[in-house]
Amino acid sequence: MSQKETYENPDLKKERQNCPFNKEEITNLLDGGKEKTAERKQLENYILSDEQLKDAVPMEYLSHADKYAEELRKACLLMHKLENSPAGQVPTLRALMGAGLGSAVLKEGNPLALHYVMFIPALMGQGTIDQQAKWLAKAYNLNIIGTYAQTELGHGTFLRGLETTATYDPNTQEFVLESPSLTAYKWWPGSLGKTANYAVVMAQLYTKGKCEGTHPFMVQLRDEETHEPLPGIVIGEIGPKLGMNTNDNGYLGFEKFRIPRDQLLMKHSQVLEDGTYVKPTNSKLSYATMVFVRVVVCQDVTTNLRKAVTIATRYSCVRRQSELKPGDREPQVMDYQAQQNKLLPPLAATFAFQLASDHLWNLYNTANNNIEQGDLELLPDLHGLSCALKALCSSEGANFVEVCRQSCGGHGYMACSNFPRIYGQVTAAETYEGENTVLWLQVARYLVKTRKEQTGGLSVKYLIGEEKGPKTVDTTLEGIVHLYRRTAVGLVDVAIAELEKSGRKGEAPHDAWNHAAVYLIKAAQAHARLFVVESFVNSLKVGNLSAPVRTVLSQLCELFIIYWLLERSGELFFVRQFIKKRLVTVEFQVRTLLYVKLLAAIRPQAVNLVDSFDLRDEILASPLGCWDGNVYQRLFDEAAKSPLNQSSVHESFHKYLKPLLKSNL
Ligand SMILES: CCCCCCCCCC/C=C\CCCCCCCCCC(=O)SCCNC(=O)CCNC(=O)[C@H](O)C(C)(C)COP(=O)(O)OP(=O)(O)OC[C@H]1O[C@@H](n2cnc3c(N)ncnc32)[C@H](O)[C@@H]1OP(=O)(O)O
Ligand SMILES: Cc1cc2nc3c(=O)[nH]c(=O)nc-3n(C[C@H](O)[C@H](O)[C@H](O)COP(=O)(O)OP(=O)(O)OC[C@H]3O[C@@H](n4cnc5c(N)ncnc54)[C@H](O)[C@@H]3O)c2cc1C
Repeated sequence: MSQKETYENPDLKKERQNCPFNKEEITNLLDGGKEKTAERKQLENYILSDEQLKDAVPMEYLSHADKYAEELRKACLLMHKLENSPAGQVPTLRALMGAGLGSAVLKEGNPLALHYVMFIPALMGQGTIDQQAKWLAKAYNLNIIGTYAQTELGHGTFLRGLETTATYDPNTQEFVLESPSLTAYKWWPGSLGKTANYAVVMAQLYTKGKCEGTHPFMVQLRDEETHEPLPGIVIGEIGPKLGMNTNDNGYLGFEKFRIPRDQLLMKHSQVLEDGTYVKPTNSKLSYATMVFVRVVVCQDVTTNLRKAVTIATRYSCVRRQSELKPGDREPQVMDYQAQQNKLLPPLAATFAFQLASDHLWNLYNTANNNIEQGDLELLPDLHGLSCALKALCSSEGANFVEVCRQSCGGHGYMACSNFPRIYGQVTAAETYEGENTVLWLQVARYLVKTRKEQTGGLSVKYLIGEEKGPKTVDTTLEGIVHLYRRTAVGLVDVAIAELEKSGRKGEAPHDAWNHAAVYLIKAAQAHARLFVVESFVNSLKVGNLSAPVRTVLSQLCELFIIYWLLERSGELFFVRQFIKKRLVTVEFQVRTLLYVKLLAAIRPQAVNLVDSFDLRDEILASPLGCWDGNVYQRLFDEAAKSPLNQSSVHESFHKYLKPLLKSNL
């Protein structure tokens, strides 16, 4: 491990003895190879050893403005450090933008995140070669800092309803940007509040008197020297949020603000000098930046979940409470089956989500290369899968993080436990980049279409034709995956039946869709879960795993897929043959038995497994999760940092409390 201290909590020490597998093998697997692990470690040493990047006081004690200033200072310093980074600039950027290393330094949120996560990707995906030549180098060199301004006060989900207009004026060959109402103001873009001086702005394009829909425009917002808003730009920060408070989310209004014609990003559609509009091959290509972010969000959530699980698991092996056997020493809380039931499913989920996210990342790269060549065939599958996994990883991830917090009892509620920040970041992903319910309905649309038209991409092939496979209880992993598949098919069929029933009653398709939403969402969720479990099971079939690592990963895989099955057991009722043959009850009993056995089998390896994540203490940033398990001393050390503990009597006593005590009320 990266840091061995002189002290090691005896319980953790015991947990780590006789580990049956090589932890480093799992670390390498998660990093993507031995070299990548070495690279990561080198980078962590480089960044985390810099004294100037350490917090003088915990961020919680700073004001909103001071937090922003402090995180911006460190973000800028980090960018300077990129130049000499041992790992190279792009891998360093990726590591810094991701949830691990980046958030170890920028705990409250990265004011430059949107520049890298959306502004640069939008330029690359939406700009022509000439536009990229003009802006990309400046963006990479941080001569300009950008964000992605799409959401408005009145509309985030329904992009066709955006109100900001960009009207082409052929006389001056300019677009005139306008916010025609209060609800047209951009509201939410990260980095917009105080940091960015440019933005890719999504606005309704009007030319020759006709609206051609939302399009991306490159817009300068602030003076490059003074940082003052340009005339015609109304801009500010939206205030404190549940988390990510130094991402300086902002608002933005346009008052007849003019930009040159060539600042419409014209890779997919153009406006010619005379105002003639040239359509894109697919109108949804302007949504491509969101697809990219949905893919990376799955990875980000997984890294955050790994942190939460590591903190909770180590703490649960240090914490002793209550009585298991009367008269015996208080047990480690991890020895309660109830605690294992809380923590081992999220532990398994970190592997499941990582493998599925890797799969999605590969699909993204292939589809994106094809799109660059003009081949859009993979786009619907990519859209469907990125929506499905973004919604699944963020919603399950947020629930799991909350369970991890609860598993730490009272100490999990401390700000210093780091759970509030981790939760703030993961739950944000349930909303941003497409609110999850809305994304589930997008997935359902794709599933229904595939099932009805009997044609679709690789991820939905199982919906084409009749399903094959055992129709009885089959306790192999393949058997359980088949059960997931049949449930997913069954739910799509039920949703379609609902839609058709409403149709027969004379309902219009949009009403029928709204009235089938509960079924549609269930179908989409079952589809996403099927993809995740299939990815997990299939990845164990291939690869060069040692026998001990394969054993423990197989146990985790089995635990995870049974866990979900039991959680969603009600959905088995949608598989008609199961009801007829009364197999639901049998399924439930057999699986519960197996699940409980797996909890006991994995329990002894819980600490070794989280150790394999190789998350440094600085990254976990929690006294509860440190490698040495010195929990109580570290909690005291954190409390000592409270400003209220810097004097024995606070000045407010004399001002308020003493007069009250003396007032004889
Ligand atoms: C070197 C650089 C390294 C950098 C490394 C970066 C590493 C990063 C790691 C860190 C990661 C994260 C850190 C976190 C930081 C914070 C980031 C916060 C970012 C948040 C930003 C935002 O939130 S931006 C705003 C996002 N907004 C949304 O997502 C809006 C959601 N709404 C929509 O997407 C759409 O409006 C809708 C899809 C819901 C509906 O659109 P519409 O009404 O137009 O469509 P229809 O429903 O009618 O469907 C029509 C058909 O179109 C198809 N469709 C829809 N969308 C798409 C798409 N995107 N692609 C392809 N096809 C699409 C749909 O399927 C329909 O098809 P048919 O059925 O065939 O007709
Ligand atoms: C932390 C954070 C960072 C963000 N960063 C950015 C950014 O950088 N740039 C940017 O442009 N935006 C950003 N956003 C905005 C974000 O993308 C939107 O908030 C998100 O897309 C949801 O849209 P909304 O707020 O309009 O929600 P709404 O659509 O108003 O959702 C409200 C409710 O209505 C439901 N609903 C809406 N439509 C439907 C439907 N068709 N069917 C069923 N139910 C529906 C939703 O499920 C939800 O329950 C950010 C948001 C957050 C929280």
